[in-house]
Order: sequence, then structure tokens, then C-alpha cells
Amino acid sequence: MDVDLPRDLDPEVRADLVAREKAYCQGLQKAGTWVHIWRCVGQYANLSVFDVEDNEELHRVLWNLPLFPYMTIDVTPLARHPSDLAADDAGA
Ligand SMILES: O=C(O)C[C@H]1C=CC(=O)O1
Repeated sequence: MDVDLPRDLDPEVRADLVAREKAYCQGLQKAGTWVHIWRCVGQYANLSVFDVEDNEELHRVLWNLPLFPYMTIDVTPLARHPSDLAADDAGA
């Protein structure tokens, strides 16, 4: 997710958006939906991993991001790799 907030955005609007984004993100982390979030170094961007049932759920999660109107999002579907030790644990 790349974030591009307008430079002339009212500071109060910006602070409110960022606070709502953080609360939304942390709520989904607690629910187990937003599994990882990493800052891309030197960029106002993050790399995130979601655990969702299907594309519709992911779309809903992303669409409802408070910062969604200011984001460019690339989605890469991931599957468990058969050589992953965790896959052995799961008996896969
Ligand atoms: O800071 C960001 O990368 C944008 C956004 C995604 C989650 C969150 O709390 O902020």
C-alpha cells in the first residue's frame, strides 16, 4: 500500500484520517485478519499480509480503509509453500 496524502490537506483532517486508519488496522490485527504490517523503508508505504476467506472479504477490508482514497494498492495472492516448515507442522 502506497499512501499519497495531498500536501495541502488540512492538518486536522490528516490527523483524524491517520488516527482512524491506525484504529481500523489494529482492530483487524486483533481479529487475526491483518496478520503482518511492515513499513517499506524510506517510503510512506507498507507491506501487509491479510488472512481472508476470499477476494470479496479482502476487497471489503481494503475498501473500508480510511486512507483508501489516498492509496495505491497492489494485491499479490499467496499460498502456503510446501517447503515451509510451518506447512509440515500443519500436516500439509
Ligand atoms: O502507514 C501506512 O502505511 C498506512 C496505513 C496502513 C495501516 C495504517 O495504520 O496506516
